[in-house]
Amino acid sequence: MEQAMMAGCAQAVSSSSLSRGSGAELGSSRVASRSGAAFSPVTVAVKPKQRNSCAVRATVSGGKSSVQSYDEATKSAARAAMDDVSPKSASLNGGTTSTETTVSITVVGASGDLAKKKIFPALFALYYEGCLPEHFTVFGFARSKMTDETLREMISGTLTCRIDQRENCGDKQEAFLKRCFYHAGQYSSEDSFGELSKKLHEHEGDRVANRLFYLSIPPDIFVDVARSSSLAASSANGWTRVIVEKPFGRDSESSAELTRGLKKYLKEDQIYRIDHYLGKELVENLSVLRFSNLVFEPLWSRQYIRNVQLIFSEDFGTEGRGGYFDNYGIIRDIMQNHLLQILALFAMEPPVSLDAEDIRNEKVKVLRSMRVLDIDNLVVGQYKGHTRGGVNYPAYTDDKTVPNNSLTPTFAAAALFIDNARWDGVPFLMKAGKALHMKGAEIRVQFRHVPGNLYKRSFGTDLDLATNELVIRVQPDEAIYLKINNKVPGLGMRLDRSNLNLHYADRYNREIPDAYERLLLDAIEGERRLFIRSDELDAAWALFTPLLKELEKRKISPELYPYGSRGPVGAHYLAAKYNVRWGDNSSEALDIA
Ligand SMILES: NC(=O)C1=CN([C@@H]2O[C@H](COP(=O)(O)OP(=O)(O)OC[C@H]3O[C@@H](n4cnc5c(N)ncnc54)[C@H](OP(=O)(O)O)[C@@H]3O)[C@@H](O)[C@H]2O)C=CC1
Ligand SMILES: O=C1O[C@H](COP(=O)(O)O)[C@@H](O)[C@H](O)[C@H]1O
Repeated sequence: MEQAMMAGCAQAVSSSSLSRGSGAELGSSRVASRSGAAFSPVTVAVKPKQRNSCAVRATVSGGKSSVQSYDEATKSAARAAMDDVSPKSASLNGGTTSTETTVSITVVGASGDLAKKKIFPALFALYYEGCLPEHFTVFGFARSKMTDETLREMISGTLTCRIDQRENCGDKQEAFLKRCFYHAGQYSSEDSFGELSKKLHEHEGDRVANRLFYLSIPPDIFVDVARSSSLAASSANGWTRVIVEKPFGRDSESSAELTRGLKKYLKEDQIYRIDHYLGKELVENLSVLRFSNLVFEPLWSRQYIRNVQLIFSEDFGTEGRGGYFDNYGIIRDIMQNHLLQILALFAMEPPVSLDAEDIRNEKVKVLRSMRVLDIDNLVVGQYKGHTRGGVNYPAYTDDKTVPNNSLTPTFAAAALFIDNARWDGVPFLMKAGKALHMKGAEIRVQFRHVPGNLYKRSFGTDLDLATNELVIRVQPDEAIYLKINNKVPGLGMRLDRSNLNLHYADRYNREIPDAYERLLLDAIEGERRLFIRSDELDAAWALFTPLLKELEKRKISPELYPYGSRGPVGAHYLAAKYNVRWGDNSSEALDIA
């Protein structure tokens, strides 16, 4: 197995050395051969040994710089942030002459589920990899009464070192925890954030102070926190950025209202709307796959692609999150954001560069070219309880925080269309569900049948079985594989299907970073490519809002499916309407990489 060429961050980054890498030498690596059908061993050029430094991890932007160096970012953000500085915070740390920078990361809602599960562990992983600047402080902010010590105890159990690099794990955890602090306060109180600001300033000293606020709180208090933090705790001499968690509203109107509310206190370029699916390794790889391989881009259109499937499934229900979920449902929770974002990345025209705005410009064009969703192209379901093997599986409505008569879909399948020249007539099928038989997320690209095929007879009557299919398995067990037809060795002429398989666990002996690590680091670096711009958000809601309203107005009952099943049968009829079969239902062993 070869060493991975993934960018890691093993060396500490000084506050003045975080700059983008440029012209890198080429190294080489061999693609591992696997038994069965796999790429045969071949030497390929890879991007070189920049892997051990965060300073150059983000060489994504080709010629145009989208990730500024720390110094550049600091200077430009300081200029931008100056406009936003409130008198209160300006008096705290303005007028510095130091060129050293520091980053203060405040997790608002630090006592919550997401903070514990994802944000603190991701921050530690970045620290462990040497990706955080030399000077940084992490603050937790919430109403719960906690001390620095109790916060540290709370998060210490969630910190893990990468399986492949356990060196000094305990020491690093301890060092990280020493840089974590807590401030209890009220979300809508400027005084609370003013006090927090004073504490941040004590740690920042006379350095250029960059401040990142992560709003890991329920959406109804996003604007309160944006107001109080920006008025009372903005940086006076560095940048101030705010990461906003989903949901960004529940329809076009509420989303626009949220955007208006945030923009009263923040400029668009201070707002980082997070969609953590964009931070997943294989979603990041989508553009690389397409735009750096000549074999794919020419095929990427209606001419060769028969349909595209975007599939999300979870093998557990809404356990613990029913209260939130019931107000949103699976369409808002997964389709309108995660799956649609992947679709936009998948289908966009080649961007002018890898610059954030160039990419987001192309994504928004895709969204605006899409046909508004039609209720006839939608199937909704809800899981019901049942008993299997002596185990009782609950129904969605068994959740105490969910009304007994809830019609909220926990499953949905939809057919979407992009009415542009590239994709005219190609169904993009989405399927998302909770409490299904498996957990996974994948993109399946089914190619057209081979015309006038010489081997038609060998394929048998079911041409679909012989269609080429490219599968990008986002999770778990990340892989990219292409199903091809080949001859079974021997004197006869029997055809077989095999996978050309890039299976990450075999190819790379490194753990894949969590999406939140990438996105947090991007926000610190000012890289906005993977965050949602407000016009993208508007376009995404414009697509789904009429459908959601109709669904709710007509009180459409979801088709019930047993917990742990493959979901409602209606999803198959929907696909069949477009002559499509869901690829994930194939019983072929080949799907198991
Ligand atoms: N959890 C997850 O897996 C995911 C969550 N998200 C989003 O991330 C954000 C945070 O999620 P999560 O951590 O699960 O949320 P929580 O419900 O755990 O809330 C986070 C914190 O906010 C405070 N809080 C909770 N309810 C209220 C309220 N009604 N009024 C004021 N403060 C409140 C609590 O802190 P205290 O009482 O101490 O102030 C709580 O610890 C949400 O926007 C969610 O939609 C997105 C994707 C996945
Ligand atoms: O945003 C959300 O995502 C999670 C699934 O995320 P994953 O990274 O674990 O695949 C989902 O469970 C949750 O309902 C949704 O809000």
